[in-house]
Amino acid sequence: MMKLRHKNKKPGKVSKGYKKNGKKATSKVASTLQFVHANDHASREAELKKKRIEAMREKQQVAREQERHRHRTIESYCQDVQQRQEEFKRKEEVLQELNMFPQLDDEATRKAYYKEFRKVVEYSDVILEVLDARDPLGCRCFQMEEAVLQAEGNKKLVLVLNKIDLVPKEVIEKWLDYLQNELPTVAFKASTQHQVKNLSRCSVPVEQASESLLKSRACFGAENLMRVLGNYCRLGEVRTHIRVGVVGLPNVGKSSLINSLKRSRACSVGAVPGVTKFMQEVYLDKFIRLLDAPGIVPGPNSEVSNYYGISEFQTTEHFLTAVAHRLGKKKKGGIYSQEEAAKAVLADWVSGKISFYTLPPATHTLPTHLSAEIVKEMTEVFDIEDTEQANEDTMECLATGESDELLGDMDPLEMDIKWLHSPMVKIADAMENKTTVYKIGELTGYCTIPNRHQMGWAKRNVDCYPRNVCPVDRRPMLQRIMETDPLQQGQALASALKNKKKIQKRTDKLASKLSDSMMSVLDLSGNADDSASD
Ligand SMILES: Nc1nc2c(ncn2[C@@H]2O[C@H](COP(=O)(O)OP(=O)(O)OP(=O)(O)O)[C@@H](O)[C@H]2O)c(=O)[nH]1
Repeated sequence: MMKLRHKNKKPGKVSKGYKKNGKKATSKVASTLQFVHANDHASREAELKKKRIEAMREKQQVAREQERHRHRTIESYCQDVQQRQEEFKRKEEVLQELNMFPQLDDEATRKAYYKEFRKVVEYSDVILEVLDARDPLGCRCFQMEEAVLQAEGNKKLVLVLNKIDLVPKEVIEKWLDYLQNELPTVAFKASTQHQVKNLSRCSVPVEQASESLLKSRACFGAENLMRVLGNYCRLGEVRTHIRVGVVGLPNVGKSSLINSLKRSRACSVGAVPGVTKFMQEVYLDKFIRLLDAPGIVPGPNSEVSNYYGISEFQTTEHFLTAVAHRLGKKKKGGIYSQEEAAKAVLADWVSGKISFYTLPPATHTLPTHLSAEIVKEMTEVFDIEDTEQANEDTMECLATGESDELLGDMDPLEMDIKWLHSPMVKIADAMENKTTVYKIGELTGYCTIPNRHQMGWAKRNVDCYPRNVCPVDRRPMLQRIMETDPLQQGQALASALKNKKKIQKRTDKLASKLSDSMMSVLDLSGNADDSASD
């Protein structure tokens, strides 16, 4: 053995730590072997234990599955599978539709939109689908309508034909005829004013408003829409509180519509798609709450080439390069920027500069998701015959231009609240805000810096200078308040009271200013007399 052990080693040399007689070395090797052996054993044990646990878990899972199957009938199983399949299909369809829109190319945004949309549908009793009057079918979303009709709670759908100021009257009429075959439809023009409060609303029905009047920044059709919603609130014996979801593609004017109904800037508005990102709730009055939803983004329209004077192009990219060339939109290095051109085209489309609209199809067929029964029910609950009449009246006025006389060339902001203003207030305004020039008899107020909220109005008045303000009695009239929609009477009274207080305050201020100036004039003359006598 010793011979063997030393066979491969140089004679006289031993490994480090080993004594020449080999005693200590032998015992150390033995303990090391024992240690390795124990380690091997422990790891094998652990491995076996792990395997046993895994096998046990698998067995438990199989047993649980078997138990579940035992309790589940074939019918319920099939139902469950079908339900899951339908849900999946619905989600796929909505996502596919959203896929068409370039701005929503990232999955997270699409999912976030879908989630917000489901929330709006879930919480609402009535859904207003806002359509751009220039291309109502192009921005109608059947999947969305289907989802609303399938949702629990017998939700109601109303179409709002917005931006009617951008389309000829005859075309709006045709669209109203067409859409009303399916769902209650209200013609609307949202306020496009920029101020924060007191957004003007014209009470002239849309059908009676002349095209030039519609071009003003005031809102049209709000009363009709409020009446339709009010009819729904009053449907039962007790007047109910309702939540109204406002949905539609981006930039169709959802937020503008809400602001116009609220008459203040409750939601952000912008000519860039995707301004609204999350659901937002706005209290309209005691009975109605509005829910603003984010929209989805349509691709640019190739029909706009005439507007830019581009005669021929092969692809969208060629078109955009030609637009960039026309508009002088260049990137660094002098390359024409397609992105900038695309933004400009979209901005022109949204702001209504591109003249484009579609006509309704000659014949009408009900889409698959709407049955004759649904059409009848929707028509009945909103008392649609009245709405049709109101739409017709608006169109009538639009054609005759009657309302121009009614409103004169006043600023939209002033139109609706003119009866609350007095000439004294205007002079006080002028002196206080330095906005415009007023002349009443011998009195003239000269103003230079326009107030932010009165910019447009002031400009008009300055253009007409010198302008005489007639002393018309425009105190708040109870009769007028009583004639407004009952839903609005509370607000009208509150605002009348507020305005009365404001008028009083301003009149007092003006009176004290006038008396001050008179005193100083008297003072001056007194001094002059004094100096003369000196
Ligand atoms: N001419 C005209 N412009 C309108 C009308 N309604 C809205 N607009 C304009 O259309 C643009 C988009 O309006 P928004 O109210 O922001 O549209 P939105 O649907 O809320 O848009 P997102 O928040 O992006 O979904 C704004 O520039 C509005 O001033 C309208 O009736 N007539």
